[in-house]
Order: sequence, then C-alpha cells, then structure tokens
Amino acid sequence: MVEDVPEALLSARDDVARFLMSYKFAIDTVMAKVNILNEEFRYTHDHNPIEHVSSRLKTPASIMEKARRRGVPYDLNQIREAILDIAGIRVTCSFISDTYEIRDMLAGHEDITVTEERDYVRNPKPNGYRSLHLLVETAVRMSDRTLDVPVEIQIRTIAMDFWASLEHKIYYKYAKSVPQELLDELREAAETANRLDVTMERLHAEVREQGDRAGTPLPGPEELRKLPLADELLVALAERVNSERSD
Ligand SMILES: Nc1nc2c(ncn2[C@@H]2O[C@H](COP(=O)(O)OP(=O)(O)OP(=O)(O)O)[C@@H](O)[C@H]2O)c(=O)[nH]1
Ligand SMILES: Nc1ncnc2c1ncn2[C@@H]1O[C@H](COP(=O)(O)OP(=O)(O)OP(=O)(O)O)[C@@H](O)[C@H]1O
Repeated sequence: MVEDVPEALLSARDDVARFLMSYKFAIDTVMAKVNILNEEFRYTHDHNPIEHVSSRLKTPASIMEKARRRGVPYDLNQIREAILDIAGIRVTCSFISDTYEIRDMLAGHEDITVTEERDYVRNPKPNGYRSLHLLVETAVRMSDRTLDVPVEIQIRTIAMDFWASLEHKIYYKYAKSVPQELLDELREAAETANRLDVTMERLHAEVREQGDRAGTPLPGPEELRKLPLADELLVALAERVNSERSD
C-alpha cells in the first residue's frame, strides 16, 4: 500500500523516475534528428549513409554496476556527472566515410553540442574495436527546468557492428576472461572486417564515379508516379522540369 511507504522513499522513487526520464527524453530528441536525416536521405538522395539506428537507456542495474566499478557514490547528481552513456544511440552506416558524414551532420546541429569525440575508427582499441563515439549534450525542457543531458552516440559500419556484437557476446560468455587464443582471433577478425570496409568503400567510390560520368537520367513520368513521396505537387513539379529540359 502506498500509504505505508515512508515519504522519503516515495520522494526518492520520484527523483529516480525524473532522472531516468530526462535521459529518455534526450534519446527521443536526438533520435528525432537522426530519423529526419534517415528519411530525408532515403527519399531524396541516391545514397543513404544510414543503414540502421538503435537506442538504449541504460538500466538502473547497469548504472549501479558501472557506478560501483568506477567508485562513484550512489548519488543521482554524482552519477549524472560521472556516467555519460546512460542515454545511448547507435547509428550503423554502410561505409567508413558515411560515419564521418553522419558525425558532421549531427555535430553541426544547433540543438546538439559535442563535448567529446573518440575516434576508434582511425585509432582502434588494442582488441580491434572500431567505432566513432560522440559524447553530446542536448537540452531537455521539463515542466520546471531545462537540463543539458548527455547522450553517447556510437557511429559505425555494418562490419564494425558485426564484430562488436560478437565480441560483446564472447566477452560475457567467458565472464570477461576470454582465452588468449580467442582474443588473438578476434583481433585478426577485426582486421578482416576493416579490410572489407576499405574494399567496399573503394568499390562504392568507383561505382559513384562511373555513375557521375554517365550522368544520372531524370526519371520519366511512369517512374515518378511510383515514387514513395509522389504526391500531385511533386509529380507536377518534376514533369515541368522534364518538359523544360526537353524544350
Ligand atoms: N563490443 C565492444 N564494445 C565496446 C568496446 N569498447 C567500447 N565499447 C562500447 O563503447 C562504449 C563506450 O566505450 P569507451 O569509449 O571506451 O568509453 P569508456 O567510458 O572508456 O568505457 P566504458 O566504461 O565501457 O563506458 C562501451 O560502453 C561499449 O558499448 C569493445 O572493446 N568492444
Ligand atoms: N550508445 C549505444 N547505443 C545503442 N546501444 C548501446 C549503446 N551502448 C551500448 N549499447 C548496447 O546496450 C546493451 C547493454 O548495455 P549496457 O548499458 O548494459 O552496457 P555497456 O554500455 O555496453 O557497457 P558499460 O556498462 O561498461 O558502459 C548492449 O547490447 C550494448 O551493445
């Protein structure tokens, strides 16, 4: 029964709920911007750098465990200061150059302030881990205050993501004491994944270059009607451009 719960406990529960909510809203805010980029690229560009987007709010258990590991007192203000990945977003891209393109677009956003960048793409971790990490802050307006909330954005290619998710599973399977042999193989696999990324990037650039040389033809009226965003206005505008070009 709620009446039996001491006032201090109820108040602490509200503080924790408000604390976590601010991170959830920060994820929503940054995700909205990533989703806009994703949709815009999907409909209006010949290449969308975004393959997949995910987000996670760190669980209270994971926050407490990280605080314990780092010797951070169990105090919401101190946790807020010390643990900066409670709100996390992961953007998976097709190519290495896409990761930097997405970084630039997010960093250039007026509502996002980059506080730190860790480039594990150019400077991979000793175990082979690659990813571009941005620590950003975004303003979250709540009913009685505005908070600058940190969000960790991990930007990586599909190959980097594939490697990291397997490595994460292995790490947990072996309760964090992975046999040396496996560690060596994982490092080698990270290099293989990187070679794949470099090759795909080169092929992509070549295909693009050939496409540019050939000149991309404008879609005809039939193709235009099949476009996902083909409303009357878009079709009319495109038909006008087409007819002006053929004049
Ligand atoms: N699979 C995998 N993920 C990693 C690795 N290193 C970093 N990450 C991911 O990136 C996050 C941030 O890592 P870092 O940039 O090293 O930040 P950190 O504060 O020094 O490290 P953490 O205490 O792990 O947060 C981690 O919480 C993981 O989600 C790695 O070696 N393997
Ligand atoms: N920025 C992020 N965006 C999306 N998912 C993430 C992000 N960071 C971690 N994850 C995923 O969230 C899951 C749980 O993460 P959890 O918070 O428990 O640990 P962690 O952040 O990976 O590690 P640590 O506690 O050492 O910081 C994992 O599957 C992890 O891959």
